[in-house]
Amino acid sequence: MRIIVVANANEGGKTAAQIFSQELQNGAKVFGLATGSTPLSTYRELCNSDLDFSDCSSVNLDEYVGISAANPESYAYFMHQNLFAAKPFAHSFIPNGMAKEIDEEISRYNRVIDEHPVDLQILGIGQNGHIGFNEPGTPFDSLTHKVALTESTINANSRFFDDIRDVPKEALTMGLKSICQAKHILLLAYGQNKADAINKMVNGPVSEELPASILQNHANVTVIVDEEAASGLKTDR
Ligand SMILES: N[C@@H]1[C@@H](O)[C@H](O)[C@@H](COP(=O)(O)O)O[C@@H]1O
Repeated sequence: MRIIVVANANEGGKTAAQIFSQELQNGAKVFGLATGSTPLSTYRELCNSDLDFSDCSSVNLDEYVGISAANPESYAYFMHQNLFAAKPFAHSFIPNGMAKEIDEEISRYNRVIDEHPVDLQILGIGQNGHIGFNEPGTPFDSLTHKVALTESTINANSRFFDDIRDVPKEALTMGLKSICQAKHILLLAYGQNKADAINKMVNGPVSEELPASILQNHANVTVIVDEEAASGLKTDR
């Protein structure tokens, strides 16, 4: 893993946007995108850049079950607000959390991923080491699936909702195997509350108990962390 330590999330966003730019220049056509607060500084940089994604596709990691794209808390809405309105892609894919036939939606999304191999995948990380919505215990060979969110993830996500009872309890997510098919993975983490997960991801055993540890087995991973998120890492710096 290539680890880049930056001063803060703004600097992280600039560094990540440079990586997007390099990948575009190298011919990348498919970008795997994530939600949460972490990628926001990156999306802001992309929106303010002259980068052009109009002949590219985007494939998002995950979506809540039971809320529509028109709901401001949906990930579809988040992506529109924070990136797509300013930087449209030729095609943008995101799981449909309102699908009546969830199994069919899962098959459809797996086909989308197969047909649009991701060149650069951006990831955040949960405090328990989850990526996408792959909670601890998710099999490393998982494809797209429906998940029951853990208590800690529901609590963490509740800050975006008026009432914790409104936080969805289920989501559709790309699996760990799907995520690792990306050619280049760019994981971002800022803040002290990510330090433990980052240390375990980098130095801990590769274990389904810490989903992000699967990235130790991937040949091309870049990690951008601020000083706080890096504070648990044992390095010679
Ligand atoms: N599904 C998302 C993840 O993709 C994200 O990485 C995580 C961390 O969110 P934040 O970046 O707000 O800390 O939250 C959610 O669980």
